[in-house]
Amino acid sequence: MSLSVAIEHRAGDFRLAADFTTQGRVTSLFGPSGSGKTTVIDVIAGLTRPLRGRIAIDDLVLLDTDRGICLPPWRRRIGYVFQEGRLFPHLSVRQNLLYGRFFAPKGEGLADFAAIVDMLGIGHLLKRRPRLLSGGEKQRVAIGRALLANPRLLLMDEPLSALDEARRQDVLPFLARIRDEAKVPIVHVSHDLSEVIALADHLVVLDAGKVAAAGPLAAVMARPDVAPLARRQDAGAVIELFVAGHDAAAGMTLLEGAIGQLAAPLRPLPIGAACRIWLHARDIILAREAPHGLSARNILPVTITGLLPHADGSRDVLLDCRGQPLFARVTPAAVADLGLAPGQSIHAIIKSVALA
Ligand SMILES: Nc1ncnc2c1ncn2[C@@H]1O[C@H](COP(=O)(O)OP(=O)(O)OP(=O)(O)O)[C@@H](O)[C@H]1O
Repeated sequence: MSLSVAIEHRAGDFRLAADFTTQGRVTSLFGPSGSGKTTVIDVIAGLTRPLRGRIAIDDLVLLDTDRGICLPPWRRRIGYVFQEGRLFPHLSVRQNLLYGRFFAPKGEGLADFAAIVDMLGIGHLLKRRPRLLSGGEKQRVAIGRALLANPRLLLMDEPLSALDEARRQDVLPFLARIRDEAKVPIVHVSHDLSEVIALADHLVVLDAGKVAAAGPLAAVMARPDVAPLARRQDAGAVIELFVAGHDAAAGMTLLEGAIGQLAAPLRPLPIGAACRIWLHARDIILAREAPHGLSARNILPVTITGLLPHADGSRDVLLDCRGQPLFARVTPAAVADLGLAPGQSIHAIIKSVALA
């Protein structure tokens, strides 16, 4: 699936001019509060009509203001999961789910009720009313209802934001299952970078109503012009690795990727499994000489590519490790003591707890 969006809109003083294309299985719209994320997905869903623009899924044009095309929401076949479930309180979970199926197009084969219920782990809840569900269960039912309508695209607006941290961790694996098992592309809104990194393969970064960057997740996160936006929350780099082996005696799982080998705390993952690590700037220590008396593991030769001041007075050191960008946060005193400067070769020491 290819989704192309080029829209202009105005709401009060807010101006939106967003233009991006994505082929991602999960595309995250990420950006600070008020940057326009919800407005963009409301326009894609057909809930908000923009001043002008064009939206297409593959060859199907949903909106083209130049040609006077604007499909109503029910003809777009787009599922929408809101922040807080929005289930029908007077219907059971089963009835809420079947309500979704009511909107599935006739003659295309129905979405598999049992498979979706199983995928979301809600089989034991089917007879209950929504008021007897936890927040995380409500969100899973809302997602099931959206999937049962057989959508060509699933939109999710901060689906975990109404949940506490423990419930978020409960629901996140179900979202990952949908990504991996349901054949429905997802556009997902979040201002939580850890959620984005867990789910997305494509990223659209919005800032003040404009697209600051768009493309594959790791590539977008590595862009120096995007780093300051992410840095409002947390600086770091996305690293794609795979499980190369386990050293049970040392309590380690060995991960390998373009940057070399890293040793993480032992995890029961199959050899060859892909994994993605979000390496925080604060979890990297810089040293001019390769340190003695430390295990050689997790010490990477890197080159400094830039130094960026951070709002709290510290510096983010931009690093390159065999083409993989990394960030390390250091104090101004450390910059002076180590004589850090662009072009310098140096060692990055990764704390192994950072790889847990
Ligand atoms: N109907 C409206 N009238 C006036 N301003 C509006 C209207 N709808 C949205 N806005 C403004 O448009 C901007 C973008 O809102 P939007 O909800 O799209 O942002 P967001 O990135 O989803 O934010 P958040 O992360 O806080 O949900 C905000 O400044 C908001 O106040």
